[in-house]
This record gives sequence, structure tokens and C-alpha cells, in this order.
Amino acid sequence: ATNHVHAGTGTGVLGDVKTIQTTLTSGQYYLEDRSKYMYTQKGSTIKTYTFNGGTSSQYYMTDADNNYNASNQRAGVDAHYYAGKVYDYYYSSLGRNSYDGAGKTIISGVNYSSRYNNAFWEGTQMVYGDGDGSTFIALSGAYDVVAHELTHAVTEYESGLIYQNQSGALNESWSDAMASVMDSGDWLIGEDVYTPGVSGDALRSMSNPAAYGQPAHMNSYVNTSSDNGGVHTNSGIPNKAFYNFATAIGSRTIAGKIWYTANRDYMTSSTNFAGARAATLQATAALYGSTSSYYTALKTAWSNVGVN
Ligand SMILES: CC(C)[C@H](Cc1cn(Cc2ccc(C(=O)O)cc2)nn1)C(=O)N[C@@H](CCCCN)C(=O)O
Ligand SMILES: [Ca+2]
Ligand SMILES: [Zn+2]
Repeated sequence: ATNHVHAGTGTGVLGDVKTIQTTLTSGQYYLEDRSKYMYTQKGSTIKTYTFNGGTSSQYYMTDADNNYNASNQRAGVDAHYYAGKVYDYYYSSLGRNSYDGAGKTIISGVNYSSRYNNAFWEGTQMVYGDGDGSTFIALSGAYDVVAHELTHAVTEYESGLIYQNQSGALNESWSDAMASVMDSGDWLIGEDVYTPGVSGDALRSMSNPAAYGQPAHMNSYVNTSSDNGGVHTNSGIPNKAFYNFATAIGSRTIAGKIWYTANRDYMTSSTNFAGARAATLQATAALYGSTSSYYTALKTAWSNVGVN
């Protein structure tokens, strides 16, 4: 049989049924989405694999009838589905064709290890654990988690923010900020897959970083050697600045466009918090002019977190 693009159905981590794009090869369906490529001849292919509980080899997640409704397929369904949504956002809203800007194939691996409470960008692909069932459920079940991980790849191709200290906290924060633009219903990160037994909690809060032990002002910057200089802690400060700005101008979309432009055009691997303020101001001036109300709102957003 030839390889076709087939709209299949799948049940996600939270039991929700959704349409997924699959490929039919030799009578089996594969989690391979060629729909982006079919229509633009340049969009990326999205491929989703399973580690089957291991940590080294990945395997195809095939299905016989293109209805991925088995419980052990749920993590793969969502990794595949949300990777497509993140691709679509970067392509249609920001004009970026995949994480490299040139249509590189997007690869995800689910069911990583056993009871693994985390998700990460491995340098060439996304990797998702299934969680232990009480701290986390399968982490690909959250749109913001997938957007966070894929944005690490965008950052690596663009500013290349070094993953330590202030540049590392910015690397983290840019992933949370773009995740909050795409998963725009709240200002939380990871809420859909964190502590299924507790409602309303999350890994991080952009609007109130302190709710989960993060600083929201330079006065509370944490100098530490752990976690590469506290990159998941000090990200609270630029996260709060993003929240301040997006709410002040009333648009996550515009704030996200400025943040993306700063990452692509004005930030470098060693950019620190003051440098991020300058870069976002430069991006605002380039996009909307330095006399725009966004420019002044942005200065206020950064000064309110102690970055001037
Ligand atoms: C995207 C986000 C939802 C994800 C979540 C996450 C998971 N963990 C581990 C973890 C495990 C247990 C708890 C607990 O409360 O008991 C909290 C956190 N820490 N962060 C995350 O932030 N992952 C890191 C993984 C970094 C790996 C090293 N580069 C990242 O992508 O930056
Ligand atoms: Ca969220
Ligand atoms: Zn991260």
C-alpha cells in the first residue's frame, strides 16, 4: 500500500477523544502526521514513538483500525496531537516552520522509563514519562507541557540561551511564556497532569510564582548551585514580567509575538535579565514602534519585577 495521510481518532490521557493524523503503511496505521507537509510541501512531519517503559529504544505505536483507543496508547495520542498544535501555532501565528525554522521532523517519545515524573527536550526530540499516577499522570496530556518542551528546541536554534543562572532562567521562562500563550486558558504550567487527586494546583504559576516557591522579584533572586543555578526557580521573575505585560496590554498573542521576536532576533546565549528587558524592548520597537503604548507598558512590566 502507498503511504497516505489518514485522519484517525484517539483517546487522550484525560479520556478525551480527538482527531489525529496518521500514516497507513502496509496495512498498519502509524503515529506519523504528514498533513503539515502535504499542503505546504515544506511543513514538518510529526512522528511519535513509545519507549515501552524503557529508556533507550523507541518503537512505533501502530494500530490496526486507526482508532487509538487503548489505554496504553493515550500518552502517544496526546504527544502526537499537541505536537501538531504547537507546530500549527508556530507556523500560522509566528511564521515559523518547526523548531528549526526549516521544517525539521518533530519527534516525541512517550512511556519513558517507569513511573517517571517528568518530561524534557533531549536535544533532538521530546521525551515524556507516564508519571507515578499520583504526582503526575502521563505528561504529554498537557498542551502547556508539550509547548514548553518544544519551545526549548526553538530557543536552542535561536538565542541559544545557556542553561544556567540568569540565561538558563530565561530559557526556562521563554518556554513557560510560550506555553501560556498557547495553553491560554490559565496562567498555570502543568496543571492538567499534576496531582490528579488535587484540583487547582500546578507546577508553576506565571501570575503568582510564589504560589509554588518561585521568586517574582529580583529582590528574591535565589543564588544556588542546584538545578543549574536555580533555572526552574528564578524563571519566576521573567515569568511574572511576561504576565504583567500580557495583562497590561490585554493580549497574550501580542506579548507572545514580542517574546518570540526577542528570542529570534535580539537575544544571545549569554543574555541576562537586563538583556532580556532590552531585547523585548527592541522587539517591541521593531514590531510596533518605540512610541507605542506597548513599549511603555513593557518597561513597567520589567520594573515591577525589579529589572531595569
Ligand atoms: C514542563 C514541566 C511541566 C516539567 C515538569 C517538571 C517535573 N519535574 C520533576 C518533579 C517531580 C516531582 C515533583 C513533586 O511535586 O513531587 C515536582 C517536580 N520538574 N518539572 C518540567 O519543567 N520539566 C523540565 C525538565 C528539565 C530536565 C533537565 N534539563 C523542563 O523541561 O525544563
Ligand atoms: Ca496551563
Ligand atoms: Zn523547561
